[in-house]
Amino acid sequence: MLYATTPAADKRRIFRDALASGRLLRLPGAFNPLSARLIESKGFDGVYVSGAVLSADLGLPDIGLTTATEVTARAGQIARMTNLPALVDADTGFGEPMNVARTVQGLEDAGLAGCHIEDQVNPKRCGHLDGKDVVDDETALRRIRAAVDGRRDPDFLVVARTDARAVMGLDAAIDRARALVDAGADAVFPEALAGPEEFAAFRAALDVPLLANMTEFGKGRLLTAQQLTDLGMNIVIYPVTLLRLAMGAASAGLDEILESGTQEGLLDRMQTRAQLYDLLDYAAYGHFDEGVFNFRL
Ligand SMILES: C[C@](O)(C(=O)O)[C@H](CC(=O)O)C(=O)O
Ligand SMILES: [Mg+2]
Repeated sequence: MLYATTPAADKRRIFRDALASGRLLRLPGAFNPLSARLIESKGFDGVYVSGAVLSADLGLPDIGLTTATEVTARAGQIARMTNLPALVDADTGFGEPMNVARTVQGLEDAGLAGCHIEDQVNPKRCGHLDGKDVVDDETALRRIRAAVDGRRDPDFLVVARTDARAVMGLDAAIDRARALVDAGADAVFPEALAGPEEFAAFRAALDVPLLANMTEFGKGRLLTAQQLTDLGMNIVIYPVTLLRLAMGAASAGLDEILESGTQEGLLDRMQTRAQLYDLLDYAAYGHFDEGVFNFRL
């Protein structure tokens, strides 16, 4: 109750060990702390904290408007409500290399297991939109070096995301990724790849763990966990899936209330009160003071 019982350092170690196992780790995006609990209860390997979701949650587009403080605070609220390791989208690191180092330290303090830092120019935009641009090699490498040098827990996972595929083509993106690994990245997130052949090309070129982004309505096809496993991917994120599902259901529900004048017909699609209380571990709060009370007796 109240918060995760697994300390952040243990979560990072667990995440590292799971990655080393070679099996595909599945990380749905939690749109709030409660949904992180749902993800954990279903048996997933970790929780993703998406920049797109975080900004959409505030009613903003994903164009680099959110700050390091906002992202760290929200990611920390999510991380502390689950025993699963949480990986957060740190966009471009929120500034110059020194800011990147400070961002990473803030995320460590907030209990995150790792983050990804991308090579887009500031202000960044969603990786599946046209018209994005990437920084030069030196700037991209300095961001990753700063993240790696800045972390105090060597188990904090620094994932280098490259958006170069859509800007410079596949070969240049692979070259960029190799250089990011040489700069110290623990894993690579090749953004907006067109299809399985491109994942295979990344796998053939790199030895570090690879992250696949299965976001809907984007540039690439949605691949199954089995396909991603066969392609040698190590982490898959479903960044905006739960938000899209929740907003889709909320929209349909609002229409139904307007049309029929009651939510009666929606009840079987809702999480029940009992299910919510179970997820919140309500009972534990009721028992919390019992020891004190019994002691007095
Ligand atoms: C992964 C991502 O960076 C995110 O913020 O969740 C987004 C997802 C999306 O907008 O669909 C991205 O791919 O840029
Ligand atoms: Mg993002």
